[in-house]
Amino acid sequence: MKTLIRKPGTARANAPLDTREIAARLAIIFAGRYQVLRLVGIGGMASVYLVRHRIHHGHFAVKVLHPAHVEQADLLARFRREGLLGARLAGHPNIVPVLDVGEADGLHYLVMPYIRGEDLDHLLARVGPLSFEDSILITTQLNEALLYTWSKGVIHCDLAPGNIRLNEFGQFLLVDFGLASLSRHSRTIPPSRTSHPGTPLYMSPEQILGDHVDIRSDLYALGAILYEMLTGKAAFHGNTLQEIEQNHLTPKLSFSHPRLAAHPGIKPLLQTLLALSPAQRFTDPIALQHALAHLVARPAQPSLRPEIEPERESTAPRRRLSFIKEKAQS
Ligand SMILES: Nc1ncnc2c1ncn2[C@@H]1O[C@H](COP(=O)(O)OP(=O)(O)OP(=O)(O)O)[C@@H](O)[C@H]1O
Repeated sequence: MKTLIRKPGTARANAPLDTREIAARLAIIFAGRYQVLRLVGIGGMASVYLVRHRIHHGHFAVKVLHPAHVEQADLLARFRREGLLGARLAGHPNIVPVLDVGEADGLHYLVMPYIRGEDLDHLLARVGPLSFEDSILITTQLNEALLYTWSKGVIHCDLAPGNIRLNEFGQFLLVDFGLASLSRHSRTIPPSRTSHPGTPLYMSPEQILGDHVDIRSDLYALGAILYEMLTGKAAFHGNTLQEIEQNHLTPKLSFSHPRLAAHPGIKPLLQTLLALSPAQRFTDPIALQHALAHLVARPAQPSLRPEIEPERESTAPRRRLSFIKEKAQS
């Protein structure tokens, strides 16, 4: 498949992306280990392929940096950081870890568990606003992921519905640590007019301004996602990047949307999550965990299921059926 690389950079970065060619090169690189099954999706930085392990038949997602980005030092560094920090974060049920990183035949790749399911942005586009219970349950799961990343000294810095994946068991998982940073290093992200690092709709005021960011910046993004899950509308919208940024920097969010009246505790919760000043937000995920626990008695099981396409690559059930038929006829 040929498509255009969507995100920033040079004329070379706008060259057509030949995912068939990348899949063919991967098939050679991984020849003895994985079978390349199909393209899963294309992002601004990378394309993702479904592969199957040749021995145990487990499925994995291989993410390949767009070849045109390899020569852009900042994008290559971002991809490498995604691999290193993603590997650090293995072991939490709400985080998609990175299992392996590598470079071969000029392709930079990382290997992750394949999460059969749907991204939160697709889910919201498909089903519209979510119930109060589901929204709080998802927020709780994501906050638990943040608690884990925070305990490892990692700040995500790009929490957005497109980086949250719903698996077939109703769990929401955080992916894409390409903009993440280690909290012990003072981090500022320089503002840029053309290629904004992060997803502007969910970006904290301090991140927009290029100030120091810490875990409270991720909690702000989580607040913007909670607002959107409840109302079906982005909290800070706008027609241009400048308008969106201005909305984050001006404290005029009214919280008057009728769906926010579902519970009296929701407005103060959102006000604290989305406070303009980090000093007025929850100090950390533990504080948010307490607030969420007070808000509702947690439902045991989420009610949401992703829209999943049938497993085209699996032929096992058909073989078993024909065997049964043969036995019956003999
Ligand atoms: N582990 C995974 N399992 C299944 N699908 C995945 C996995 N990781 C990524 N994907 C899918 O692959 C597609 C491209 O991935 P992603 O959006 O992370 O690329 P990206 O270039 O890093 O993103 P961005 O545009 O935010 O820079 C998305 O549709 C995503 O849902």
